[in-house]
Amino acid sequence: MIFMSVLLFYPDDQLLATSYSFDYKLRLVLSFVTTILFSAVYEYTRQQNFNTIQELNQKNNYLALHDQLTGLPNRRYLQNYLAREIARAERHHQSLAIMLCDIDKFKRVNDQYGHDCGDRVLIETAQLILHAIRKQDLVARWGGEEFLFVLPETGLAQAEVLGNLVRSKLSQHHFAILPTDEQITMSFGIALLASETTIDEAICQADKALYCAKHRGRDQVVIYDSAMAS
Ligand SMILES: Nc1nc2c(ncn2[C@@H]2O[C@H](COP(=O)(O)OP(=O)(O)OP(=O)(O)O)[C@@H](O)[C@H]2O)c(=O)[nH]1
Repeated sequence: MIFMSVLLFYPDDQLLATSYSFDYKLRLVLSFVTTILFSAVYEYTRQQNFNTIQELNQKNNYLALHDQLTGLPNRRYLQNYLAREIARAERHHQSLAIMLCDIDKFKRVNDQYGHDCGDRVLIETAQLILHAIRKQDLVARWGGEEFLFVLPETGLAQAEVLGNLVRSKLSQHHFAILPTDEQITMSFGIALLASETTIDEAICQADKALYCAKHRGRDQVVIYDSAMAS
């Protein structure tokens, strides 16, 4: 642009054989400047829109894969994650434990203190669990007051230790929104994803172990046993 202007306004006959008036050349340069300015503004707003669309896409993807209340991954997220983790565990011949846990008598919390209070308990419980697990572990909100742990490179005994750790942390935790004497507990069911077991079967086994933990009086960790199959 600067080069063009110099060319146009350089004394006539020295560089170009121009015979245009000064006014004409000025208007020409101004129209160039306007075109460039409009192009810059257009390009800037186009880039801004593109960035906004990308941000919205990321937000949408996040919302589709995470639970809105607790911020934990949801079932849909788990499907992709599990497929990857199972393939990795098989490749490296490593064990993968599945742990399902459920807040005990949660309906009573809702009924006695209200749904908002129940929500707060769910959020704090999710945070407490997140602080207890390792970086490579994943915990997802599986249902209402149910959480599912995926524990790579973990055997049954190690998963049981983690279950008991979360269990004791929760039973010692004071929820600010609840009266001081109110104690929240959880029950846990664990199963191992063996080579002959599908992921659905392993989750079903963990669910049976969880059911057994509830049946045995709650606030405990139970490992799946083939006797629970029927
Ligand atoms: N506040 C709140 N409550 C929820 C949410 N999702 C599920 N619930 C409640 O969780 C309660 C689960 O109750 P139940 O399935 O009877 O189980 P429970 O009372 O925990 O009893 P056990 O599991 O047998 O120990 C129900 O009252 C649901 O309404 C949620 O997002 N927020």
